[in-house]
Amino acid sequence: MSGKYLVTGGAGYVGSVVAQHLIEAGHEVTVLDNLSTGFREGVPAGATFIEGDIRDAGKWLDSSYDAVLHFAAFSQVGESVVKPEKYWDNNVGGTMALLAAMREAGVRKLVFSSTAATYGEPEQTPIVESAPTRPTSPYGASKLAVDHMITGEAAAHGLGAVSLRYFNVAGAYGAQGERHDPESHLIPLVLQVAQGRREAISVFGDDYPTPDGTCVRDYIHVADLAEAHLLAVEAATAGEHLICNLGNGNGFSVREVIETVRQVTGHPIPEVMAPRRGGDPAVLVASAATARERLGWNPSRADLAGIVADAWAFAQNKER
Ligand SMILES: NC(=O)c1ccc[n+]([C@@H]2O[C@H](COP(=O)([O-])OP(=O)(O)OC[C@H]3O[C@@H](n4cnc5c(N)ncnc54)[C@H](O)[C@@H]3O)[C@@H](O)[C@H]2O)c1
Ligand SMILES: O=c1ccn([C@@H]2O[C@H](COP(=O)(O)OP(=O)(O)O[C@H]3O[C@H](CO)[C@H](O)[C@H](O)[C@H]3O)[C@@H](O)[C@H]2O)c(=O)[nH]1
Repeated sequence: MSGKYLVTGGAGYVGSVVAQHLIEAGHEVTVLDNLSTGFREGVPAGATFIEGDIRDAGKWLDSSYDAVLHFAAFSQVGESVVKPEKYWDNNVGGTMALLAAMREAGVRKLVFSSTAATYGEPEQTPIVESAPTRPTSPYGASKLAVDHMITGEAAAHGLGAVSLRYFNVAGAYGAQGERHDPESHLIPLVLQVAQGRREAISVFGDDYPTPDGTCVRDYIHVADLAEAHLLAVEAATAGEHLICNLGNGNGFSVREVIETVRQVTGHPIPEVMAPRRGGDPAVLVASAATARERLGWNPSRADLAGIVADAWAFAQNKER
């Protein structure tokens, strides 16, 4: 059945890919984005675009919407350490206003972009949703606060909600890909080296307790992630707040990622050693068993070389 959805942050990386998937599945999509970190041209053709802030969502939301998919947020871990107030204001304050607008308008379903950063340094790998949540950055803390807020909203007011805790999102979907400015994520930065836009990639620490000393992450293709959102909208049940990790369950070190980029691009990719980056856990790998069981999610693009190849194709196109 087709639905009508508000996608906040749909001019950004993940939101634009999910909006594109919703449109391809025959749904009606409105993107609400203030373009603070997103790009107007990222909004998929076929979506209605509103340039506005989530704090003003009440101006546009009404009961004709079946659900809100909420991506709008600031998401730089490092920046959040030096400007925590910016993260509480936008991520927590903005979402409070959005939830109030949804309540007022009678919109009954929410899918929220949560993050592996809510867990902090894990005690056990792979990470399950019942693991302790001890975020190591204000970014992670702001997302955890929103998760708690949503739990209360579901219990008290009957919202049907799913929080998806993404691990490391990567890759591209046709014309939609990653373009943060400034870029801080590993794969697009290494691809900039391959393009000659950067001289070398800095490796942030090689003294972690991992096989090659560099941090290990679980990279998930943005199109697999998008499919989980469509399933989550279907699974959202009144009065329940479901939390699901999204990852492939495979960890790759920073050095393995760089080596994969060498293989995919044929570029030598010089590395320079740099100190550890504050707030980085050594290993973050997901158990996505809940998403598989509760959403029926079945990711099909786990191969790291394939993920990098899609990101590379997008980066090359963007520079043309
Ligand atoms: N990219 C990742 O690896 C990753 C991992 C875990 C979680 N997440 C979460 O997923 C979501 C999307 O991340 P992304 O990488 O696409 O980021 P992004 O910066 O590309 O997209 C965020 C979008 O939200 C918009 N926005 C921000 N504040 C807004 C506001 N107050 N009102 C309206 N629009 C606003 C921005 O303009 C931007 O278009 C975020 O919530 C992020 O925390 C991302
Ligand atoms: O120039 C760089 C950039 C990154 N890294 C390393 O590469 C790994 C991956 O870093 P990213 O910045 O690409 O991703 P993060 O793991 O820091 O962050 C991602 O996962 C987090 C959960 O911990 C949040 O959800 C966040 O939004 C999401 O981007 C980290 O060990 C980082 O230290 C480098 O060595 N050099």
